[in-house]
Amino acid sequence: MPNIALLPGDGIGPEVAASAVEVLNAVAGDLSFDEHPAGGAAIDLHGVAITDEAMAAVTASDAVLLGALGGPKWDTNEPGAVRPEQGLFRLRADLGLYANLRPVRPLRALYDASPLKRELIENVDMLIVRELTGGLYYGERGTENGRAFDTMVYTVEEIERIARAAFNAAKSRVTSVDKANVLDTSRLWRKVVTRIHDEEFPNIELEHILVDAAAMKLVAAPRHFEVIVTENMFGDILSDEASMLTGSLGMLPTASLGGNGPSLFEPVHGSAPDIAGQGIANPIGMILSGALLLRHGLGREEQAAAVESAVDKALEKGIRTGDLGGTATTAEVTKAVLEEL
Ligand SMILES: NC(=O)C1=CN([C@@H]2O[C@H](COP(=O)(O)OP(=O)(O)OC[C@H]3O[C@@H](n4cnc5c(N)ncnc54)[C@H](O)[C@@H]3O)[C@@H](O)[C@H]2O)C=CC1
Ligand SMILES: CC(C)CC(=O)C(=O)O
Ligand SMILES: [Mg+2]
Repeated sequence: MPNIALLPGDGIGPEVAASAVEVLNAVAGDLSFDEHPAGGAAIDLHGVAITDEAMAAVTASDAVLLGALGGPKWDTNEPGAVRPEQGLFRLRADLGLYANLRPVRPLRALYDASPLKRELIENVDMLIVRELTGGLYYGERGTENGRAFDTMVYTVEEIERIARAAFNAAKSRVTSVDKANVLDTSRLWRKVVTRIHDEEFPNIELEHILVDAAAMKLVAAPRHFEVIVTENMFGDILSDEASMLTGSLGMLPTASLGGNGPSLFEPVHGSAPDIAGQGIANPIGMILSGALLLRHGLGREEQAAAVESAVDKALEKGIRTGDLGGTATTAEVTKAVLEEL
């Protein structure tokens, strides 16, 4: 019986995590869930964003399902303070999850829910491969004498492995996004990605694009992109932007892979404090993260496809939460998905 470490987290995290668990139980039937506080919930209980005990349990699990961490209660601008997001950074780093896959596939039923024109988003099928354990979010930082700094560091090895992950995921084209006209890390990135391409994946087309132009092209010509590979912060920002091709940030799932132990599955969105506690969050990004857990975490392609197809069918029948222009609750959307399984 596969054991899933469940970290519901904060805000809408527990609301959407409950939906995903219901759907996973319905489609799989043989999973056990072992729940741990993380983020603000763990700070309230234990004073840290994730405890060593929870980390040990997570490490021993078969896969990790996470809702979202953070919220205004724990927000502070004091340098060095305990913050919920530290839980995420520890999970990703300690589990060695350097490859974050963020598929962006607008569903036909939601073409008109996107603020972009239908003709732009039809048949978009994009994968953002975000480097997840290096770069600006993991570099040395500090505040001293009226100045603050963050540093972006990448090693050749870190770039090689994320480049391989992207080329392996591509059928015909990889777009590498950087800021090589300014940053040394980006110039190294471009050099290493090009070498890995030339030596190991010459049959895949490789293009390089600067991150500011990439942000523009994502909304001007999204069908251009197949696989995008980029560093941690650029991928974080571009994927929230890309989510609007699907109608809402609440739609996108992710898989964080690359470690020797369990992989981690979570939606792209955060804890959405503005709508938390009202039962109106869109659970689909979280439910689809459950599908990715079945596929990449447990090797259960059939069950993963069944969840994805149930989501499609439920949306085809017209159910929508508020972020997609509807009035359905989280529970109603979950029920609609369960009915299609
Ligand atoms: N992986 C994680 O745990 C992440 C945590 N965060 C944390 O979440 C907190 C809130 O951050 P924000 O910048 O507000 O980003 P957010 O992603 O939580 O919300 C941005 C906007 O999208 C909406 N939204 C997000 N998910 C939704 C869903 N499933 N259904 C309907 N609407 C949804 C929210 O209502 C809000 O208007 C912060 O503490 C931040 O650090 C942010 C991003 C990722
Ligand atoms: C704490 C943040 C880096 C979380 C986030 O926005 C993300 O991983 O997408
Ligand atoms: Mg983000």
